[in-house]
Amino acid sequence: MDGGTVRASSSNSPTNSPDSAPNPGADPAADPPADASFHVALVQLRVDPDEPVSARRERTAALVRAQRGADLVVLPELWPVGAFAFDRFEAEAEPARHGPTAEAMSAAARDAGVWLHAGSVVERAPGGELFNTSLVFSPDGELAATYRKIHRFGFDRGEATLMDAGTQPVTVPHPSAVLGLATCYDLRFPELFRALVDAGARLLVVPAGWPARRAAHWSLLARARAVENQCYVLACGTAGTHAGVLQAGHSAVIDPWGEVVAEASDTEERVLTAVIDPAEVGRVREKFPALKDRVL
Ligand SMILES: O=C(O)CCC(=O)C(=O)O
Repeated sequence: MDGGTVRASSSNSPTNSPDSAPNPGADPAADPPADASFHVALVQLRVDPDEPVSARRERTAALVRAQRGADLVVLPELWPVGAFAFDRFEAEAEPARHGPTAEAMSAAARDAGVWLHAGSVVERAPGGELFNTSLVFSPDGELAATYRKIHRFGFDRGEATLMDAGTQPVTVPHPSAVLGLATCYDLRFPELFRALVDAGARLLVVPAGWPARRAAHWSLLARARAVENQCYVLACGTAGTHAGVLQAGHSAVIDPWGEVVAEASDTEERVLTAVIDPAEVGRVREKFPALKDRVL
């Protein structure tokens, strides 16, 4: 880790899927209190092929433990194995519940007392199929939700041929704001995000392993999803190069007006922190009620 930390602040919440565990918390349908400070920490993790997966788990758990005080910590997509390390998917596949990554992240969330979107793992389902599955833990270490990536990337190769597709949009009733979950390539499919908004999402959380060669799309699409849905977008990418694919980095926190609240300026490992206000979502939707003009 290069020690770089970008800080910023801003003035500026469906049901879980059948795969999802229930979680405790305040009424997710209620408006958040006005001017609530919500501290987010996006860990733009380096996924180095020379680092053993077990060592990366330990290192990542330590990074999560260091975020005590955050309201939500976010990790990137498929960080244990690497989003493009297709030849490792079978060997590193693990159960979503009680697998090695789930156990390590549950303990880290509990120790830090934070809500943790632990990015995604290669899930081996009870029937043997593989899914790209995100895990969300509550501060007591309970698995609060899982989300199986709906849009698989790779066209006729890679993830698209090795993994099965999820079918259920998932939201998570964090006590301060409903989270809407999406993963990497999902960012290109606005209809998923509309479904999340219809289910009450105010913070759209997007872990990714996005390639640097399409970094411009990453930044553009993240802002577009924020503007059109009048939501915060927390877009957490990966650092470094794995399986020969240089990562885009440039993790970002974007407000419901589309302004970039905080952004990693590069593709190095770093923790991007920001203070946001979930009530800003309601204010933007009231002042500029474009969502009410939907016809379809
Ligand atoms: O859509 C893209 O350009 C990248 C998507 C991707 O890398 C992924 O979903 O793993």
